[in-house]
Amino acid sequence: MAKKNSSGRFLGGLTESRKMEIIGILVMALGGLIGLSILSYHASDYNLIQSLSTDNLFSVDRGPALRIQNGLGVVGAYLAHFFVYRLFGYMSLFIPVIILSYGWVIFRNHDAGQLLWPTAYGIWSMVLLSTILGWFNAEYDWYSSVWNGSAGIATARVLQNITGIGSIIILAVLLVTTVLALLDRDLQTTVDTVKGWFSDIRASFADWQEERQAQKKNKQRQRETEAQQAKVQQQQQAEQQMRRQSQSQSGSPSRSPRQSAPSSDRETGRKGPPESTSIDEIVERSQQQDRERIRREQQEVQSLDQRPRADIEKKQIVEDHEDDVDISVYVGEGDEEAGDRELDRQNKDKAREVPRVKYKFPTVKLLDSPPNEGNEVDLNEIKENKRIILDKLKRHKIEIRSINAIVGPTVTLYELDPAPDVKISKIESYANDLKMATAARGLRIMAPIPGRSAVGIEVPNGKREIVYIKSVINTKKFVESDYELPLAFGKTIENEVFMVDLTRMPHLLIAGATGSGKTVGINTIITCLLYKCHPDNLKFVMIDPKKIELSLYQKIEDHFLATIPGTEDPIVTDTAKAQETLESLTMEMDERYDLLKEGMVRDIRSYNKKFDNGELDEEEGHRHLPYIVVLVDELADLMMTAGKQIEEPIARLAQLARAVGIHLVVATQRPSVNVITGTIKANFPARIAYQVASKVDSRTILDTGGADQLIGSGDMLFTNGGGMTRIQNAFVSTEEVEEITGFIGNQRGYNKKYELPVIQEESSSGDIPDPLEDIDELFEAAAKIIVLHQQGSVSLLQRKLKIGYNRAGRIIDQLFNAGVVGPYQGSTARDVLVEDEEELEQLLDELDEFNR
Ligand SMILES: Nc1ncnc2c1ncn2[C@@H]1O[C@H](COP(=O)(O)OP(=O)(O)OP(=O)(O)O)[C@@H](O)[C@H]1O
Repeated sequence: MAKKNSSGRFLGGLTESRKMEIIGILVMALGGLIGLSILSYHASDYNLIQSLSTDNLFSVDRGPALRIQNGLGVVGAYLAHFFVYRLFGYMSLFIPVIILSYGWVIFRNHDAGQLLWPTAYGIWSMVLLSTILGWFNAEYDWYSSVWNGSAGIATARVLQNITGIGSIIILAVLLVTTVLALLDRDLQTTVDTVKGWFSDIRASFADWQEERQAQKKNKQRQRETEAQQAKVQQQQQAEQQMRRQSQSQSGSPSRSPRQSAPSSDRETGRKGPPESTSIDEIVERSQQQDRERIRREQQEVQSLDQRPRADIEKKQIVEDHEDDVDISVYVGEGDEEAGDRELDRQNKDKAREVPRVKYKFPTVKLLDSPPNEGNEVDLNEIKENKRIILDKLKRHKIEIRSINAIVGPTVTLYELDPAPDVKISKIESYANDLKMATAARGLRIMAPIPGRSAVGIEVPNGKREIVYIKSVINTKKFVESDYELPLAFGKTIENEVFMVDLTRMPHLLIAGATGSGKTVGINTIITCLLYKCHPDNLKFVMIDPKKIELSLYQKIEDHFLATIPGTEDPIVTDTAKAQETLESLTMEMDERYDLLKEGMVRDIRSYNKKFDNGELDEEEGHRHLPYIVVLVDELADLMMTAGKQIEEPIARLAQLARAVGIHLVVATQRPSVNVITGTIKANFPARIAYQVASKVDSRTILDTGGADQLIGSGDMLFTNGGGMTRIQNAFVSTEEVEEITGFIGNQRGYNKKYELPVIQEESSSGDIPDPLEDIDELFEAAAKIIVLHQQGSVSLLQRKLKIGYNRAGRIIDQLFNAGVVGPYQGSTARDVLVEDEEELEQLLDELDEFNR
């Protein structure tokens, strides 16, 4: 009894995990031994063991047992005979492998259930392989039957009896699908992978063909240019000869450079410096142009969202006829979910199109899945609100015929259909009364709902729903959208994903009190862009005077952030640097305009298309232009310290940068008129308001009240100058942002980051050097370039002569003094006053004489 107890104690003393470790080791040992016996199988062993007697086994000198070659002796010979000869030949090795795996899983205390599929797969592969080998063995006898075993031959024969020669085709198909399933469990992905291989091959063949054609064309062009040059040379020689003759006859005097330009204009009839116009006229004309542009932009942005309210598909869940006013409750059907991993698949293809850098888009898996609760509808709450609303309106003698209640994620919209004689605008004046009665903070009244004769009252839901970013991103609408910079802010009351293209807005102004959800909103914007845009096509400039909000994005620096050269912190946090960055962006904008002009295209899309087709030469400074999204999280801090110096570049970018792919997203928690100035406001037709403190703030941002009635946590209003849409902003947690940025940041980035131009002292507006002093040694070369390209731009000289902005600016000033180019005209290049090289030669000669 005592003995039993102690042994029980011995086993009982072991912890559960130690017991599992022991069992695991035993199982692994069993697998190992079976494996060893199979591997050391010898056909002759079985005959030998049959001749062995029990005496032989127990005799000390072993005798005949010594002749057994199996590594596991007699037991091994039996096991090997069973597995190799009787069952599936060497393919039976799958069995010890499976046993070993179970042993390992038990030893590590993992869930053995996870091996269910691999076990089934292993057994299936074993049977299939031995059957295939058995088929060939039975047909051709090329190799020993130890590869397939008797069972392999038997199954192959049965299959052959049933399907004849078709059996090998069936086996081949089964083998291919089995291997594909091993490579990738998801067959769709496998198909895509195989398709990818084919399209890669096709693409490289097409590249090769294109290259050959390009080479041919180049040769042809070279021949043509040579012929052209020879012709021009001949002509020039003939003209020079004639001029020399005529000069020797007339003996004409030389002109000073300053006189030469205008006279040459007169001679040629080309456009020179602008005719003198009064300042008032110029100001009036430019204001007119501005007004026109803003009107056009507002019209375009308005067309972004023309959808009438509550007019989309929605599911009716209940109708109530309890009293004399009917109420129908609806919940928007929402957008259709995208297929499993559809976005990842698309992104994989997209990444493959840009072989310059190996990049993997963040996968949808990184985002939190919404709980499967759906949109909860509290019918009692709805009935109670209906009662209060009707009660109040009845007291003011306003009669309502019917009500539709549309339950959104944050608020429910009650659409009231008033009796024909009711003045709709009267209802708005009872807003406060209604607010008090419903005790609801975020009550908003639309009297009428734009484009309809109904009145809308939005009442916050008692229990609001969080709109997870995944439920927005993983929709067909987002996945299949072909927007360049798609922003899916969140969901509308009708549960519809609200999506716009930043390139069409083209800039976005965001305001909201502290804690209202601005930062989450900016994270939503960035997340949408990261899930749809390749780093080759998108760069961010992040300006974050609050220093913490955008710091998470430091990790994506090598892929997505654009900075001024030599900047250590890729996220701009101090005002001076912010000012420098914005100015640098305006230079980038000017440079891009020059490139577009040289490329003879109107916008970045056509430019990139032309560049990617090889129609623009890299040698001439052309490059692929990514979109640049400039994020400013807290404009107020910048405006308070730098005012005009910040406002000016922002306004300039907002006015002009759209065509060259630079878009601004500017947020502030203080929507006062000295932060959101008239100039800034005029250039940002698309605006988002989160909850603000007062009606005045709401007016500053939206030009109307409403934002003061929002209820925070991402409840927002979007306006595009026309309609206004209430949206529940999708929620992106800090953890999700960390996952995404980690995923991107852990990949190898670009060798060189995207750098914005370096700002140097603006020489054009400062002292203009005297042409007689310090003429730059590149002056002549620069003049030739300017005349050849007929474009008086600093950046052209920078690129062609590989010099800094400072020097190029100085040379341009000297060229102005010499009469080669016209005066400074802001963002557009200076006019070139000299038509061709010949005229330039003459002018330079005169300048030489003058200097002597
Ligand atoms: N879309 C949303 N869905 C659910 N909760 C949200 C959402 N947006 C914000 N919140 C909640 O509100 C809190 C404050 O949001 P957020 O930090 O974005 O505000 P903010 O306006 O940037 O504030 P501040 O100006 O002080 O930085 C978040 O921590 C979160 O709990």
